This record gives sequence, C-alpha cells and structure tokens, in this order.
Amino acid sequence: MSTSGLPPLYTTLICATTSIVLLTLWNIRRQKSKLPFPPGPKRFPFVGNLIQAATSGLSMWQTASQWGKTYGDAIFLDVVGFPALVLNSQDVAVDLLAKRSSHYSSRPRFVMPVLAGWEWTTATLPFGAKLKKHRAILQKFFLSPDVLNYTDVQQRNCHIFLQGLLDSPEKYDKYAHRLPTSILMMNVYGHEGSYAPTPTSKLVINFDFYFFYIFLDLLPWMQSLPEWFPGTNFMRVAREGRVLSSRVRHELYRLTKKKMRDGTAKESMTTKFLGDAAANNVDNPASYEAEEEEFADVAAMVYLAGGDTTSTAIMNLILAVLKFPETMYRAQEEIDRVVGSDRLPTFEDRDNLPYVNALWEVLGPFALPRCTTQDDEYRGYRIPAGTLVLPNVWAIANNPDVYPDPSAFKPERWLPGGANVESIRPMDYIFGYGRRICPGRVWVEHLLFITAASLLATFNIERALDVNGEPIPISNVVHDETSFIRFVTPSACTFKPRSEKAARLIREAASTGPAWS
Ligand code: HEM
Repeated sequence: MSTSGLPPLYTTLICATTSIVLLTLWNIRRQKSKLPFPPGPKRFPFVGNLIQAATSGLSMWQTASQWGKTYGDAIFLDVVGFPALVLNSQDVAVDLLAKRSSHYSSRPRFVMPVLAGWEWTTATLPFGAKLKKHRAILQKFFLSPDVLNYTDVQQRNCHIFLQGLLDSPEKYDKYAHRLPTSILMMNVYGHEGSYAPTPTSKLVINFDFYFFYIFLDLLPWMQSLPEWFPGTNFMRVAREGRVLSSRVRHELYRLTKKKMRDGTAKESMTTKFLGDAAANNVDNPASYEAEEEEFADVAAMVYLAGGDTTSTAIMNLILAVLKFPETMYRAQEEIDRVVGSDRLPTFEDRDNLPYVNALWEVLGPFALPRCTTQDDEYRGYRIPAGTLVLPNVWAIANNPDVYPDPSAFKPERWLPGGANVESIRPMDYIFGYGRRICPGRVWVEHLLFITAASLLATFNIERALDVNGEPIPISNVVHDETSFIRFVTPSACTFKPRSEKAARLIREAASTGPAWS
C-alpha cells in the first residue's frame, strides 16, 4: 500500500515508528556484540588454554570440572585460536543443545578428517538436508526393535557371548567387542561375524586420532606444500585414511548387494532399504542411485558408531561389578527370584528386573562436540558463531550436589526410595541432546539389558588371585584420556558359571545361534 495518499500525520507516525524499531534493533545488536564472553581461565596468546589443559595432570573433562568451581557451568575457552564453550551442567546443556537446537546442532569440521576421506560420516555432517536424510534412515530402523526384529539377533548373539566366556574367559574383552559388532553386522548388512578392514584400522577410524593434526586448521597453506617437505607426514596419513574410508563405505555394502543378486542375502537394513527404494523408483533410476549412495554412507556409519561405544559400556559393566561385588549378588538375587534357574533371561523379563535395569546404566562419559551456527546471547554473555561446544558428561555424572557419593556404583540410588529417584538419570545425558541425540540409543538399551541380565544370571565374575591367594588389583587403565570414548583395559578376573545347570543352559541356547567367525 502506498502512503502517498495518507494525511501527513499518519506518514510522520509511520516514519517515526519505523525509525524507533530500527534504532532499537540496531542498539540490541550493538549491545549484544559488546557483551562479554562467558567466564573462563586466562587465555594466552596463540595457545589459548591448551597448555593449562595439557599440564593439569587430569583428563580434560576433569580439568574442565575443576575450572567449573571458579567459573561456573558454562566455561569459555580458547583452543589454539578457536572459541570453545564447555557445558558442565545438565541445565546448561539442555538450554543450549536441546532448547536452542536451531543454532547449536552443527558439528565442527576440521581439515584432517575431511582430507582423510571421512566427510560423509553422519556424526561429522554439518546441520542440513543431508544430515536430515541420514537421521531419517537411522530412526526408521533403530528407534523401534520391530523393523529389523533386532532383539532376536541380540539375544542369539548374547548366548554366543556367554559361550565364549565359558570356553575362553580370558578373552572377555574380545568377546565384549564382538558382541555389538556381530549384531550390527547382521542388522545392517545381513552378514555373520565382525569386520576390520585392516589391523590398524581401529586407530585410524577413531576420529580423535585426527585431532593431532589440528595445526592444519591454523596453517591451511601446509596442504599446498610438496610431499617431500618436512612436516607433511599428514599427506601420507590422509591417503591411507581415504583408502580405508572407501573400504569401510563400500566393501560390506557391495557384498550384501552381491548376495541379493545371488538370492543368498539375509534380511537386514540394507535389503529392506534397497527393496523399498527399488519399488519407489521403478521409473527413476537416477533417484534410486542417489538414494543408494546416501544409504551406503548411513549403513557404514552405524557400524563405525556402534561398536566401540557399546563394547566400552559392556567393559564398564564388568569393571563395575568387579569393583562393587555386592551389586552382582543383589542383581543375581533379583534374577533368581524373577527368572528362576531353569531358563535364561529374555526381554519379557525386563520390566520385572528394576535392579538389573538400574545396573547397566554405567556407561562411561562420551560426547561429541557441536558447533554454533549463529551468534547467541546466554545469561548475559556472548557466544559467537563458530564456537566449539563441548558437553562435559563427566562433570554432569559426577556432580555431588545431584548424586551423593557420585563415583560409588550404587544402582539402588535410582530405585523407589533411593537417593536419586527424582534426579536426572544417565539415560538423560549419555546419548546427547536435541536434534543430534544418538539414533542408536534404543538399540543400545535393549542390548545392555539382555547382556547384563544373561551375564549375571549365569556367571560369578570375580577378581583373579595371585600366587599368594591375594586378589590381583583391578585394571583401571583408560587407553586414551583425550579420546571421546573412555576405553577400558581388561582386568585379571574369572568368569565361573554359577552352576552346572547354568553352563548347560548356555550351551543349549548357543547351539541354535550363529557361529562367530
Ligand atoms: C553405549 C553406546 C552408545 C553411546 C553412549 C552413544 C552416545 C552417543 C552420543 C553422546 C552421541 C552425540 C550426540 C550429540 O551430539 O548430542 C552419539 C551420536 C551418534 N550415535 Fe551413538 N552412542 C552409542 C551407540 C550407538 C549405536 C549402537 C549406534 C548405531 C545405530 C549409534 C549411532 C550414532 C550416530 C549415527 C551418531 C551421530 C548422530 C548425529 O551426529 O546426528 N550410537 N552417540
């Protein structure tokens, strides 16, 4: 509508109002950019807070928790020039990562993982259309057990796991790794066994490994140096990474497609997805190909994301039981009462085993960094776009104001009448927040329940004794304190079947399951 026909008073009013609104907006913006950053330790030129974190003698999560006592639960850091924000409490993590997820849901993109060919992985994708497609596929297959009927596969493999412990208990860490990877292999591709493309692949697939090369983000011109130039070792590492990435992405997937052509493929996420995609794109081969390419990435991502995380949770469970044997006896008393000794536990028992359910929530701290996509203001502080946001799950889980005696393993704290029955539970933070919350969480919950219940129904797990009959100290070693996953090394311990009958039940159940290669 034109204002030319309006009386002069109206025109003046409209102009005045518009000017006031524009001035106010400009002022808010100016104020915002004048706001201070959230509090944090003194930042030094070039290195920022890196030296303080590296020399504190604690893990980075513990150091950040200590800083929290002085600076509060949102701490601003400088990581060699990159702004970073550590979130030390559940309230702040939910406020930012869940309630403001529109601009806290991206991931930082570092040079080296991209050079090494891992830019397709769901967990590193920036927020956008591609990520939404990946997550839609993951949620379709993993949020409900019914689509892939994965509880069946989990239960059968769990029996094989128990048989492994009967036969070679000293290999328990290998079996703890093989359990989730074999199930994922079947769920995702329909293959039996687990998979490692090369013996060193574990190292290179752990993305934290690439953070060593963060100097490339500060000195991007180094990528143009000739390969003979000193300090360009990253080029060789990146080349090896690309070969590995391509194998992880395609090998298992192509094998399933071959089996589908031969008519020997077992039902899996891949056969189901390709079947639906073919039916929906009968007249549009280009669209089918695009969907297929996208899907192969998601499938490979599941295998990468689910193995080490879930096997670490199983190792933590065993460690917790070794450290606090009374929890094992209490769980066994509940299992004996509910399940009896004539059969192995099943998923139908889950609701009747509250103590066992409380017991498996002992997963180690694990989190993935986020990256902000817009400037933000929070509690009177400025958080610039491009800030690396790190949820400190360790600090949240070890907050003595929420959890009395936080490092003691007391599953009963979650039960009716327990100290933490009203508090947030580990399940509320160990799988992340908002739009990037872990899409594998329901699958994990099922597997950890059946593993804990079956393991404790059939075995007594105890510390091994030395030549003098004294218990050998538990290995508490975490492989790599800087890793996003707190890997646990195995302890000297024994897995004794609770009875002849328990051993027989295991052998009978395992004889109907798949063989682990
Ligand atoms: C104990 C086991 C596991 C734990 C503790 C865990 C935890 C997490 C956490 C904390 C995140 C980051 C969430 C965020 O940024 O807020 C994540 C992301 C992810 N998880 Fe899991 N996870 C586990 C197992 C699995 C499994 C079995 C799968 C396979 C389906 C899986 C697939 C993924 C994927 C694809 C992402 C990236 C999601 C994205 O960036 O949007 N995880 N997980």
